[in-house]
Amino acid sequence: MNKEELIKIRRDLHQIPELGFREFKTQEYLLATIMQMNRTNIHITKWETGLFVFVKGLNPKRTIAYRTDIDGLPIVEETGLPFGSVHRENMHACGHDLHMTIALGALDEISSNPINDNVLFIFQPAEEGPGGAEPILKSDTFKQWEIDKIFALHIAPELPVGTVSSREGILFANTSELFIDFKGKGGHAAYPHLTRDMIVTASTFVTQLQHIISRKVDPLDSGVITIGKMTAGTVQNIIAEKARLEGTIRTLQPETMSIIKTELENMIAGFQIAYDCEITTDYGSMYYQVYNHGQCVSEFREIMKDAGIHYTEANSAMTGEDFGYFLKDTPGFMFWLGVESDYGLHHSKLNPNEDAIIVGVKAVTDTLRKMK
Ligand SMILES: CC(=O)N[C@@H](CCC[C@H](N)C(=O)O)C(=O)O
Repeated sequence: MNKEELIKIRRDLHQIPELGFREFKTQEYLLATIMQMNRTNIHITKWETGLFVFVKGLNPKRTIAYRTDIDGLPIVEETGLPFGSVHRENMHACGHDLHMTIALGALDEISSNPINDNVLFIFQPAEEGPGGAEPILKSDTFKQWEIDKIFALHIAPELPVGTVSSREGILFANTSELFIDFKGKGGHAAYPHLTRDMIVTASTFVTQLQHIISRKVDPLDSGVITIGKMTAGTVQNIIAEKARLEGTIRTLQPETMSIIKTELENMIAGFQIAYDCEITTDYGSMYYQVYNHGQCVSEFREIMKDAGIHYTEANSAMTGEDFGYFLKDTPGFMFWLGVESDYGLHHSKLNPNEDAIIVGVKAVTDTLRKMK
């Protein structure tokens, strides 16, 4: 596939972002594109709304897997691009449209000019939530291939095009979603003493939460609690009976996640007494850290040097990725691909530079060809 063809694919996919396990049009588009390649050495298996594409090697002694995520986010796009999302409520604001395009480009290269190894391309649903990697790993479909190595990439808006970045050890954090429901007693705005106001309670709770990070987590360790959504109340002169907080917890150590959750539960017990209310918690989906295999990263550095792609050493990031579950079982790594956008991941104006696609295809293809 040439650059123009890849850009067309990226723009087509950008227009149809779908949420986790609802990637129906995306799956259809991917399937049609792969069928058009018209290769006899590939075998496609549908899994939920994702796909596995197995490319038979010339002299296979092992199977290398390459994984892309395929879902979008519930964000209303504000890029103003002519190929903007036609699904108004959703956007590819985390670059999965580029991730898929690069995987298709690499699949085209590898299937037209096969290597000795078998290669399994995984088009994984629901990375943004509720998580597709864990169910894939548990599925009998996936178990049949017994992969030996695996890798993946993620776009990096802050890095220039032509640059990739990674590190040995921890790249992405442990994550846990967080949903907290408050129930008190509603009533007339003029009689607060006869009610239990959940807007006041939940707001106080949000500010207190940050003390868990500043006073319960070792300052030399790292943790983040973000509340991204707060809902409460019905109208301006009624005291809210209910409130709901939705957020996420991030830590660099799995043990720190347990500390934060214990402190959170303690805080909830205290708030129930102090504010005379009921509080229930749900942790939603949790992702294991992305821990890169040292040897794989050092090989990747050399492969990038030979490919003429600039490599820089990455810091650990508090982003999450369920790709971490694959790395728990199989040696491999994840890397950042520079796409230089003025707006970052999960922003309604994220606009990756499409020149990065060709760099991504080369980085992935060369790694598949040269990985020891
Ligand atoms: C790369 C990236 O942005 N990943 C997401 C993963 C979301 C995990 C889960 N839904 C959560 O919010 O905890 C991220 O937000 O880091």
